[in-house]
Amino acid sequence: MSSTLQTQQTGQALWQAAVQAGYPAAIWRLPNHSERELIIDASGTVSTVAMDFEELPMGFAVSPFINPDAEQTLFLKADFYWRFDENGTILAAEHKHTDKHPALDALFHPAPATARKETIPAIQILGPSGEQQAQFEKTVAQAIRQMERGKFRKVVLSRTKTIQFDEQPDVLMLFNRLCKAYPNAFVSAVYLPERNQIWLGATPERLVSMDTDGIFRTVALAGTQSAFDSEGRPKRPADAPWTQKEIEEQALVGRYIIGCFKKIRIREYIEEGPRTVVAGNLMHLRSDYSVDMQAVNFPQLGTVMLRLLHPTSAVCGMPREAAQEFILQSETHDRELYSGFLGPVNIFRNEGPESHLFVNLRCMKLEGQEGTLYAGAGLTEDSVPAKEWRETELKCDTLLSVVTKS
Ligand SMILES: C=C(O[C@H]1C=CC=C(C(=O)O)[C@@H]1O)C(=O)O
Repeated sequence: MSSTLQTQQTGQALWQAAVQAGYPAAIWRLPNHSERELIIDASGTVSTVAMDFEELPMGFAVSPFINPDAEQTLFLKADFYWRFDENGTILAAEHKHTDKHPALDALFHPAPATARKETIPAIQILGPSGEQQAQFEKTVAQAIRQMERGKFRKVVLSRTKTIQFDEQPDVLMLFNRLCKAYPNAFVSAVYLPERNQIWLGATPERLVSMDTDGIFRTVALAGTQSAFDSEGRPKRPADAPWTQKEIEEQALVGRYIIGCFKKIRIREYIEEGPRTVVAGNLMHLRSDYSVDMQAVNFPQLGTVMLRLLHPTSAVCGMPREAAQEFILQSETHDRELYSGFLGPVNIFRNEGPESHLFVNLRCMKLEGQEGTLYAGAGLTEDSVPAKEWRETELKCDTLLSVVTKS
């Protein structure tokens, strides 16, 4: 990364310029941070890479759900990088290209930014229909029968909800609203020109993180209940009642992570939890795992663990192969990037590079004016089909309530 570029552009104008000129771009805000970060890939195309933190340059990774060994990961290079504070003031800016790069014209002399729309366009909900709900519940019942027969112990079944905006929504405004509504989520918007898609999300689930101190982190997240009581008052996390089904569901995710550590003979991990955490309108059970990579002398731990972990049993199931087979046979939609992973890779903050990958949950795919929301529910033998449907409705609401409220 060469010189430091100071510019008067705002995040809004830069994002708009990148999208108008067809350059891949990603903007994100880490959990419990106020700064926003934005990168633009000046090659104009998103490359497909094998995830290897030791080899990859600074950029932003996006993975589909189906991605064996993380070898088919989409990668946006950080040819241009900015960090902003909450008010849009630039804190840091770097670029790899000389002033002669054609992207510069589009980015720094963009067509005047379209006036900011302060209101969110109205939406219509196009689906799912009652028939799709019945189908989902029927599939839950099938999964329960297969689990009773011992085919697998847990599977995560997902569904979609389609909405139509009356006009093109302002993605940066939706992104900012998500940042405000969900301070402890990883909030991101990713523009993929070849797919003509923007993915917007506010996920509560960290998959793999490595900070400048060389600490590796991951979590086991599962079990869902509303964060509000029947009168709409926020519940106290410490008082949240969990059923045996939910405790078991989360324990399976934790056991899976510990199984991965065992496979690579890592015994020196710290496990904390499970504890109840609030994720917007919902609560989950979460255990945190960390490893000091220097102390165990394992610099490739992030790469190795990512390949073992994805897809975790928080989005796929256990055993993984049987659960994945059931998902691919039973779900009527393609998950695409939902329940894959995404996040910044080797971004220089403070002293050294940091990488933070999250599971792509509570997200929406935007294609023109059409939005597709995705949500899944972890099923065990004790699942009740109607309750699982209700849970996916609540998960869709995390995004829906923010992108529709004016
Ligand atoms: C699969 C999703 O959530 C996962 C993460 C937390 C709790 C979950 C659950 O209770 O089923 C899921 O495993 C989703 O949001 O689409």
